[in-house]
Amino acid sequence: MVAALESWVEKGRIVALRETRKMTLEDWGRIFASLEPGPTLDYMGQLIGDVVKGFRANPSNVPGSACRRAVESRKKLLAIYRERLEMRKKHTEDSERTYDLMDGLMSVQDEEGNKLSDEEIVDNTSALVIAGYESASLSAMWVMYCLAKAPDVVQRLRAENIALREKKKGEFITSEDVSSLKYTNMVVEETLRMANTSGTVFRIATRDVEYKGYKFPQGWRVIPWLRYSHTNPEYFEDPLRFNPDRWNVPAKPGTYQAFGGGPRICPGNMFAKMIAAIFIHHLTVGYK
Ligand code: HEM
Repeated sequence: MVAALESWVEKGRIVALRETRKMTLEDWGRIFASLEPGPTLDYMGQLIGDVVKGFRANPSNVPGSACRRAVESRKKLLAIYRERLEMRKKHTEDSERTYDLMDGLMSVQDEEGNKLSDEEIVDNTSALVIAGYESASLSAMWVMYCLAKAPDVVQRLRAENIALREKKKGEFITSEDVSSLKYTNMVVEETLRMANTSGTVFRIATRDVEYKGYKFPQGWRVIPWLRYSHTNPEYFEDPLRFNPDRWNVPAKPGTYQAFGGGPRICPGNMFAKMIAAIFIHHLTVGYK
């Protein structure tokens, strides 16, 4: 992240989403599978892009269609992860361990000592990278967009984050430090509310439901439109205004669903918010 920010200064002018995607891919490649920047990771970035485009495509198997390309690209991604898993299995010494997500999935076991199968390890590593990569890249881009338009917010962020940096006297910041950044975390929530990186979630009506005079029979597929809730003046005063201070009071229950809700709520939500806060930290400490 820090190296990415430095490289942006050297470039002088950047296309923000292109750069935040590159930054996220490089950080996540390391955290999830100890993949270093280079041609393999770049290729994986292209494959992940294809898979993401397939999420909401028509379920068509016609050659050239987004859905078919997504399925093919996912197979290629899994093959790369499988190859890396095989390499790891040969490295059994502790000194050769990498302590990333894949390593964690290889070690995890239930009460009876059952471990995950190779397919489960590969599938989970791939699924988590795909699920988080695009949304985290978009969030970082929206942070830059919102802050570029709100110099007063940047000033307050700088004050909070520079104070933390001075307190740390050159040490790394910890997850507790990130939680202590009250205003920074409010900026994260406000950015996610306005950005709506995931505009919808997918549900099935488990019973007949009536809403505002419309009937949804049991079994119907329903797409709640999260963006509607996030920009509804009944729930958020002056909703199109970027106003981190609104988070001094928590949102009304059920109105803020950037990460979905219920049992299928995004399992990466804490991680995603922490990454966004760390990004804001480095951005505002180092740059005006
Ligand atoms: C700002 C970043 C992110 C946003 C806005 C976001 C948003 C969402 C949303 C709206 C859902 C659907 C939840 C539902 O149906 O109720 C979801 C699901 C999911 N997300 Fe995220 N997400 C983000 C980051 C991440 C990260 C970093 C990871 C993993 C490291 C991740 C992993 C997942 C997974 C695995 C699911 C599927 C959960 C399930 O179906 O049970 N997400 N996310």
